[in-house]
Amino acid sequence: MPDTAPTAPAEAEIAALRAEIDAIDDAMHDLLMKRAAVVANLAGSRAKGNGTPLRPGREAAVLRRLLARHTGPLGRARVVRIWREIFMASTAIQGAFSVAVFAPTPQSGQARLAREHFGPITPTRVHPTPARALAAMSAGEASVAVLPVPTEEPEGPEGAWWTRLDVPRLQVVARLPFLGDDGGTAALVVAPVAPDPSGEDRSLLLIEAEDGAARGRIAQAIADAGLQAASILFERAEGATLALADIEGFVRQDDARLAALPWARRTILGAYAVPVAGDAP
Ligand SMILES: C=C(O[C@@H]1C=C(C(=O)O)C=C[C@H]1O)C(=O)O
Repeated sequence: MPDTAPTAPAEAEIAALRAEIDAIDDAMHDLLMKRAAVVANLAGSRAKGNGTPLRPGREAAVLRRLLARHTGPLGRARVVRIWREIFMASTAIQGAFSVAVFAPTPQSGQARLAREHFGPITPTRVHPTPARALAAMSAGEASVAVLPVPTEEPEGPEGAWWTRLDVPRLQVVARLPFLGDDGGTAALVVAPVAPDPSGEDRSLLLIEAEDGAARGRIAQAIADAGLQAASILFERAEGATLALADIEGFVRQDDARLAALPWARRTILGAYAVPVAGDAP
């Protein structure tokens, strides 16, 4: 085909579509300003009380609702990205918000996950140990801490941060990423606030059993109590065996099922919205 200049009809077609896009942008901008005004009313009412305005359960419920009704060529991951920015803009309207993330380097997966979830404008500081990230939050320098998902072989002596979490003052409130699996990198968000239910959640239960307690016995006791553990990890502590169970559902510390466990030290460390599947590859 000869390399000719675009014909007038093609230009007219582009101009018409761009006019349509401009009108949609104005309508979307109007709605964003209206949404921000509603959030400002929410903040002004003080109904949410003091502390961080972040409600990860509510955010997850909003995203699940939108993804369930989503159709068309716009990717699901894009929808989540757009709403993550909206959520963080709303959070900023309600008060100062910043993030302390434990990551070996600012380029590491943990730091990227935190930036993707809380947005590039949210002040985010990288700390060299989980304890330092938690201390920054406790000192009021950060609103939340982003820490590695517990494993049986944590990196470094401070890796098992979950064995020393100061609950109920601090609790796990979210798991990252919310959409997709990000090549296996995952993190938990800890905040000085209780988690809020999203409608589909998992809770973290820490059991302090006697030294040498059999793993099978702990798993059986959890099942006998009527709790469904998706996974349990174990850690040897001085004079005790620690078990961290990922329990189906939103379980509170006063849940009657916990009373059926034969160990006095059984602590809910928090809960998080179950992540949703990403876009098909
Ligand atoms: C507006 C709220 O505060 C925050 C912002 C949200 C939003 O923009 O929809 C949702 C939950 C909170 O993280 C709220 O609690 O509803």
